[in-house]
Amino acid sequence: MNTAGYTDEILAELKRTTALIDDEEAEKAVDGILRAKKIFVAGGGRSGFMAKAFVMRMMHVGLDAYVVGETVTPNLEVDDIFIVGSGSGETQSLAAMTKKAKSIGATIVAVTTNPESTIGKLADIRIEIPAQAKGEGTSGKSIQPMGSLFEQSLLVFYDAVILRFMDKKGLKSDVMYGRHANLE
Ligand SMILES: O=C([C@H](O)CO)[C@H](O)[C@H](O)COP(=O)(O)O
Repeated sequence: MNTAGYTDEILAELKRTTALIDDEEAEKAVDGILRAKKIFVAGGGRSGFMAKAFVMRMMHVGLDAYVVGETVTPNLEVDDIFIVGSGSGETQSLAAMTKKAKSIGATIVAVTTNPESTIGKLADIRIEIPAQAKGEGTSGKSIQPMGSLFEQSLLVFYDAVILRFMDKKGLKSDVMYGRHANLE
């Protein structure tokens, strides 16, 4: 297959996969963000890149949001929400963080291919993305390697959450540009 063919297949996989996300659970995540005092997003590797993109947009809509692990990230408290994106739901550092977030009493959202994973079971809100996770090998769910389909779906889901938040707050893109970095 040529690159254009692969691009089409990736887009088709993404459409098939994101169509299966449960909208009621997604709405719970949006409402959890609306209620939270601070928002923390965690993810390892490529899932972590998606966390950074999500937090950037949350900053643009005026939320007090942080990427877990950055030096400027403050402490998690009971009124906060902890969102963890993990395809496998078993990444050790993320499982340890999720346990800590649970002990603090923060609301936990897990975005994962496996709601029955260690991270999934600890969550209050479980967003299942039925993609191939990194350790699954050739599952038949994707032509792409490793967790690529999950990681792409994660970004699309995070962007959809931002749009839903903008709907609820009546926010427009031009207001968000007012908060865009001007030292770049
Ligand atoms: O970077 C990753 C890897 O390249 C898989 O495609 C993963 O996102 C990283 O290893 C974290 O794994 P998960 O917690 O299972 O998402």
